[in-house]
Amino acid sequence: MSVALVYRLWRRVARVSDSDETDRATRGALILCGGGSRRMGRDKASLPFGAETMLARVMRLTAECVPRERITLVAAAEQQLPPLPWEATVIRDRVADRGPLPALVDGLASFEGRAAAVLVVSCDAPLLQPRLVERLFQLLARDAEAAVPAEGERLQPLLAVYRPRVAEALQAQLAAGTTSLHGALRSLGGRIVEAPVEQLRAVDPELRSFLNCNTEEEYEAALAYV
Ligand SMILES: Nc1nc2c(ncn2[C@@H]2O[C@H](COP(=O)(O)OP(=O)(O)OP(=O)(O)O)[C@@H](O)[C@H]2O)c(=O)[nH]1
Repeated sequence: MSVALVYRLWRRVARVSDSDETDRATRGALILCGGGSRRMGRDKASLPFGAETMLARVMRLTAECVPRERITLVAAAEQQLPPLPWEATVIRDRVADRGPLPALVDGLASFEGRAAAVLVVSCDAPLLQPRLVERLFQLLARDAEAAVPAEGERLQPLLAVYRPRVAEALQAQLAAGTTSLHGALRSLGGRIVEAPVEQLRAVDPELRSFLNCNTEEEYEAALAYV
């Protein structure tokens, strides 16, 4: 039996589909960390989480699925980042306080021609589960623009996998006056693979990946898992 045949059989047994899999080396990641942290009242990226900061923890967990040199941080122009566990690329927002959509557009554009698929994650999701991230990469079909968790009509665009090329369509939405990331994504229609969160329980039973620490209470609750 040839090596190629054994590999194909292994992929079938492991349920890795030819059209869905994105090889690890061609992946990228964006960690958005430039928000105002108004509900928290202090910079979320710098909050301690166990022995790390929240940002360092999200970087470490992301690096379980994406080569660390391909993890980019998207920060506000003047934001003071905490000490990083390794020297990462940092993109700075060109305009202040415009929310995650422009940050996502600039971040994705930076990967055009360099990555097949890019994970987007918030710095305030310290319970991110690498198995769930792997599943999202697998769900991204070759002709799709993004694989986005969905709870009914509600999308979770800040824990999702995108094609870098989608930056262009999202930029057009921005130019047309759309400010909501959710609205911009909906404009892509059927080119999004929606991943029902209930199905994602298979890889993250309590859906901890989606627990964002926006308030002190949410932060305290997340710390209980450390
Ligand atoms: N680079 C960048 N990231 C952003 C921006 N706005 C939000 N984010 C990030 O997107 C993620 C989700 O942000 P939110 O929790 O909705 O907003 P936030 O500004 O962090 O917090 P609030 O001020 O309490 O709404 C977080 O990781 C933020 O750091 C922005 O303007 N630029």
